[in-house]
Amino acid sequence: MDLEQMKEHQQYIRNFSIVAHIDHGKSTLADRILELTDTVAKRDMQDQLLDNMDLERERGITIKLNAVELQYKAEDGHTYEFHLIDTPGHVDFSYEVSRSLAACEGAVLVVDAAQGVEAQTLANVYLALDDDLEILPVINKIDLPSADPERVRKEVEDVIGIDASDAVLASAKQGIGIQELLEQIVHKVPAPDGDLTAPLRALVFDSIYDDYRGVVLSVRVFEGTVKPGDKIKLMNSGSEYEVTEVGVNSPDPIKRDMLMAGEVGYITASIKDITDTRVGDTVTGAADPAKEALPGYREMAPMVYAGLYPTDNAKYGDLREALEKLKLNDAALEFEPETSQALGFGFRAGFLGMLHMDVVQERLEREFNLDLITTAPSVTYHANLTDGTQKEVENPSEMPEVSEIRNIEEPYVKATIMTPNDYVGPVMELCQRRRGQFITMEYLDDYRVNVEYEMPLSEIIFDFFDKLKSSTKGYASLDYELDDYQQSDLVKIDILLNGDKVDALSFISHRTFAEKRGRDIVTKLKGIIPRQNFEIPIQAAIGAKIIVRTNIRAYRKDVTAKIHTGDPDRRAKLLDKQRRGKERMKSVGTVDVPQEAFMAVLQTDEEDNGGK
Ligand SMILES: Nc1nc2c(ncn2[C@@H]2O[C@H](COP(=O)(O)OP(=O)(O)OP(=O)(O)O)[C@@H](O)[C@H]2O)c(=O)[nH]1
Repeated sequence: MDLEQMKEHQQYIRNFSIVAHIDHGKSTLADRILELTDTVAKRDMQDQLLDNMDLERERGITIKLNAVELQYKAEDGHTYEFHLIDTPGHVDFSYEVSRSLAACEGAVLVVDAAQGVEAQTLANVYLALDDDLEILPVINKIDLPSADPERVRKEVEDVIGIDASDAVLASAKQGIGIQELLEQIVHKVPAPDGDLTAPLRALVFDSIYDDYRGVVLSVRVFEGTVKPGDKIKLMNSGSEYEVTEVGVNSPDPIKRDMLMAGEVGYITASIKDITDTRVGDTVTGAADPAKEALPGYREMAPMVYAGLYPTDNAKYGDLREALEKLKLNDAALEFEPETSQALGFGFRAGFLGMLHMDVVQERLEREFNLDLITTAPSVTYHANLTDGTQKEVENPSEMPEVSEIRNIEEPYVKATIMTPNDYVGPVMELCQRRRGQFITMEYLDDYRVNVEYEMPLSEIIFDFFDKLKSSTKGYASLDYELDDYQQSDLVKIDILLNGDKVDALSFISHRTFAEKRGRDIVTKLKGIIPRQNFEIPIQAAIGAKIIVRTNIRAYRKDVTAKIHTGDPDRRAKLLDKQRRGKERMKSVGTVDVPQEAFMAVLQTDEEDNGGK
């Protein structure tokens, strides 16, 4: 292609993302688009094709963004090159959304015709507006009997403040409105206009590690071109490589002769050192480097920290390697080595939320074949000490002694909750129980309310979302952002097994709930920790003061003893189950502690939280 041809080609490129609140139908819409553009043959089509991680299929959610190229023959007779970037909707993964958006000129905003605008609809739209993207609203699921597209259209205008008069009315499920949307993308999303002759500047928005090809960088080229044989430089790390391959995913990788300004695709360059590549970095030419890097991404600060330990201590090195590889593909993951008296050598890892933590743990176990023990997650506390210094505490067991502490501060968030009018009462009650401070409330229309609270992050991050859903029949939606640190009356509670403090079980609680939580947890542990052939005292303590104690009586139960049928199959199965359960245990001193025990501190019994 000569320069004129490239300029011409650029006019027919459209880069867009699909954003939505969770479950409003992004992935289904993406499937229909792939089908209609014949990107995937019908026989190869499976639901949620872009959700290619097993975990995503099983859970029916999108975790990782995915970029595909597709060809669309428009009504004007031209064939357009679309780059579609799918994004996740869960609040834990909003950083993935902002990364996709930085690679695009337009965003398709999917809103459920029955549910209307939800908390993450708003959060995602704001991200898109920050990036000056053209927003194309799509009102999806119009096939549902409860759909009310006109109400939702009005809501999009009133609540978000964007013009929705042309919003596409669609049913991704039934394939309605897809063609109309593709035409809008052609006409409304601007073509990219990067300088084709300038030095290369490409934004790395994702990367994965492939055993054969090394690191595969997903990039959006903003200026210049890149082709195999070119010497490139990663501007942040300064390291240089020779490009071995460039291409696009459609959705399988297809090699190209080059990628040019405006295009989204991948670059491989036999990059083996994964620490060299960072999502958000700029790729430039080694011989003729750009003067300035592209704006990277906002670094995501983890919200919660938890310990990750291999059940088999010999696997510590494998766990480190797995975490490094995973981090390539998950920029928000942070980790550093940690030792626990109870659990041995492991890592303290930072996550964006509980779902993120779950996903990381499952990916480590599945993709890297590791068996892990995770400790209960904790937020980062600030302990102001009597000597005038401040200590950041990511691990409750590292909270200094009471005598050294002047006060403790904890992170607060501003929580935005959207709910139908009928549930305002239960929502406010829930927020108050979780130590929330009411900020404001606004009626969005005749049906729905937007409520804002200031709340401790520790109260919101664990099971608040589930509780919110169950107290509003699933109708409320939530978004939150970190606000500031505030002083709280907090105490550290230690758990002692057989007289020994188990550092991995320590947790921080508001003083009002301390005794009750201590009791709950001790009771729970009593049910979880298997009996042994000696009695095990379990205690909860604040400092040197024991606040609760109980005993696990001696005697180990044989689960197969009760099986009279002598069915060998069933007996074998149970023994197998027992064996596998045991693998997930850690011997702490002389006591076997199963994985569940480390999570027990998370499950608080709401209703009895002292009514506060
Ligand atoms: N009735 C109806 N259901 C739909 C339509 N579009 C999607 N759904 C259903 O809504 C659910 C959620 O759809 P997804 O496409 O997975 O939603 P998503 O927004 O991609 O969700 P995440 O990937 O988890 O963020 C699925 O059960 C779909 O089958 C539609 O047009 N009509």
